[in-house]
Amino acid sequence: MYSLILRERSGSLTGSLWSRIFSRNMGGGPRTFPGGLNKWQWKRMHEKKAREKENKLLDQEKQLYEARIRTEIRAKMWGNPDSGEKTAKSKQSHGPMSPKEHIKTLADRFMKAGAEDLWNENDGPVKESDDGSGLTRRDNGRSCSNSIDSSSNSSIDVRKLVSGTCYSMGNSRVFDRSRRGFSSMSRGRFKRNESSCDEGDDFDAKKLDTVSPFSPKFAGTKEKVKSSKSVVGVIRNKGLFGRRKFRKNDSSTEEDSEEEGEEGKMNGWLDLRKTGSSAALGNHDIKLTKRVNRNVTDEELYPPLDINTVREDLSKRKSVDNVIEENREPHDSIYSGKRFDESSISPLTLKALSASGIVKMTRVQDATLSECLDGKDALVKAKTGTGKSMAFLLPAIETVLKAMNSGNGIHKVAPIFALILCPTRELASQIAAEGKALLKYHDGIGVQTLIGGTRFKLDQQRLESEPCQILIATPGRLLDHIENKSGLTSRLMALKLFIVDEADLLLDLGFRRDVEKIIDCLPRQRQSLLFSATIPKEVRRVSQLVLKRDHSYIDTIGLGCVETHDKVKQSCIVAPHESHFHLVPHLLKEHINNTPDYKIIVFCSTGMVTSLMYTLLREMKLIVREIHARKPQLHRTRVSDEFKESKRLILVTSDVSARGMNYPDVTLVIQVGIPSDREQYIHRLGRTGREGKGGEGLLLIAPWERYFLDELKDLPLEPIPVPDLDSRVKLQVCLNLLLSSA
Ligand SMILES: Nc1ncnc2c1ncn2[C@@H]1O[C@H](COP(=O)(O)OP(=O)(O)OP(=O)(O)O)[C@@H](O)[C@H]1O
Repeated sequence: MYSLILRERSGSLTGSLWSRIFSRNMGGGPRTFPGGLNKWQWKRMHEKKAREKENKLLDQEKQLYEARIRTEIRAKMWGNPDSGEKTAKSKQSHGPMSPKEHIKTLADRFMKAGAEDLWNENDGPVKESDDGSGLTRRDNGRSCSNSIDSSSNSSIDVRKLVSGTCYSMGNSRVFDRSRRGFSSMSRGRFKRNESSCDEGDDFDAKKLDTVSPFSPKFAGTKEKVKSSKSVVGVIRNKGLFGRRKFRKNDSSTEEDSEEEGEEGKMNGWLDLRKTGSSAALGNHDIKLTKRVNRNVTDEELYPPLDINTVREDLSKRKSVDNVIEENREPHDSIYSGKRFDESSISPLTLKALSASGIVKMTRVQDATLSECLDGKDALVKAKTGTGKSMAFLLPAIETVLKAMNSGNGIHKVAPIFALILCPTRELASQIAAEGKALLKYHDGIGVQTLIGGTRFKLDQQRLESEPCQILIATPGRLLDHIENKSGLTSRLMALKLFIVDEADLLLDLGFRRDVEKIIDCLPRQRQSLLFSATIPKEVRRVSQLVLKRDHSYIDTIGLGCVETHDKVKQSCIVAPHESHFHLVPHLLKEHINNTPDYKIIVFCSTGMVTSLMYTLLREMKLIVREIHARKPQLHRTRVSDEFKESKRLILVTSDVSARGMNYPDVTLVIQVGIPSDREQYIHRLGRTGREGKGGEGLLLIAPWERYFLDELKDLPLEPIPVPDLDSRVKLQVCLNLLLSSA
């Protein structure tokens, strides 16, 4: 049924129609722009271009800055300290600014408020060093400082550098050669990523205290440096100009180990380690670090407020992967290790959660709750059965509480504060049930559903007579109510939060038109959240139909990671189409024999095949139920509820049960024939292995459907041979098929 609807709807919508819909909805200005873009798309394209240009210019400036500092230091180190000046002066004639001026300008710019996102997470507070030299010292919480002797914790302040203040070279991190060409100031202050390398790190800080080219001592010690082969060796091989050395290190030859051995003997070069990704950063980006015991001061542990603000900001942007890393739960657990009582959700909701035995957050809940509670738009991707419904229901409840407690509680009509859209009736009912459980202790807050298959008038009466601040609806029925002017539109004008579950399906062509019409009736000032276990690229693009431009993308699966659960064993049988009806009973019986508490879902491609398969299995004395769109809603609801509660039952269904349905403890999912797409395969399979449990999935396809396996090649799908069928079973199946089709 779904595939029919999808096909029917997808065929009718052309690009130009889209642009007309867009331009009509956006209002004002020309209706289309070159390339069939609408006003918003056109604007966004230009904004993006401008941003890219600005970034490019900034990168160029940084590279220039790096090169200029290098020239200056090189000149000061190897020749007359003034030669840097001279070079600068000689260069001055070619450009409008002297290198110093240029550096100063750039430094000023990077130091400006608002440039914090150029800073590295490891950067520490700026403070005057206590050696009385007036040097600026910048503490670094982690790796960058490790290469530097604890006795010389001070590092350069670019403002000092540009104003010609002396500083110790050993502490400078002027030459960050990160991929993006950032110059690192004061131990990575401007270092963009951890794997970037500062050539300056490789100086022995103790030695360089005496050889620092910018130090007043430098002139006196220069000769000493030159006469000391070992020190010069260190400087040449590992210092500012030691790129060759880095390359050697990278290739890990015997020669290298010898050299490293020598280094090991040198004072201050003990325990050197390479870090950094040469793949990403090129051969120059290997960072050598030295483990040094540092006396951590209070100020290092508790840096001043401004840096804390930056850190806070950075930690907010931390990837979900990092969040997961920090968690106490095992890597394959669906839980994050954080408890709900650590979040800011209301005490009554907490009470309801603990009454249901729910204490810990799942990863998706942990990753999204704060973001959603902050009122930000988000697109969230998390594996099936990991608690996405609760991840959006909790913010929905908080939104309602906030709206009800705020001053604008006086409305002419009873307002609906949260609207949740989902693709199927059963899913809407399931989410509503979960919402009601969470609202158990909240008086006067109601959840209601608007789904097809029920009486329109009854819906309307229920909506008017019972509290409904959270509405869960399927798009078709919701539109019916909107278009029939049942008063719903005015109630939706107070909407604060709009949630789309199974967003990829609802934003796909089959549903998109309906969703757009619904969005047209919603206030623009709202928060929107999109959730799904699968978010293909196209959906990410069209998600902007619903989401604000600055929305967050929260992916708890991670790029390149398998989208299915490790604990779910997946296999595939390729067998002639006509043998499928024989094979399914055989496979079911095999599983039933091995699994006393079996609970099986058999997915079929259409309602008719579902019905036929159901009849066949029933005739074969298997305990079986059916759900598909041809069945009346009452039957669907009854069977769905029964299957939720039961064990030792087989559900034969079409794709109406593929998404979101939470049937606990399903032991096997059989997919007969190829699903409509890769995403649908993942969602169907996701009916088993929920809440971190194990399960089994079996895909049964005909030889001509083999091409589909290409779409699943990144999933751990094991081909298994076609089982030998008992001739008696074959005969029985043929007879039953004849009977059921008669
Ligand atoms: N923090 C939690 N602790 C324990 N159980 C939870 C928690 N969160 C959700 N659950 C339970 O996990 C089950 C699966 O949740 P849910 O149906 O929301 O998953 P989902 O991610 O939406 O799946 P799908 O992608 O199939 O829609 C439900 O029974 C739900 O009650």
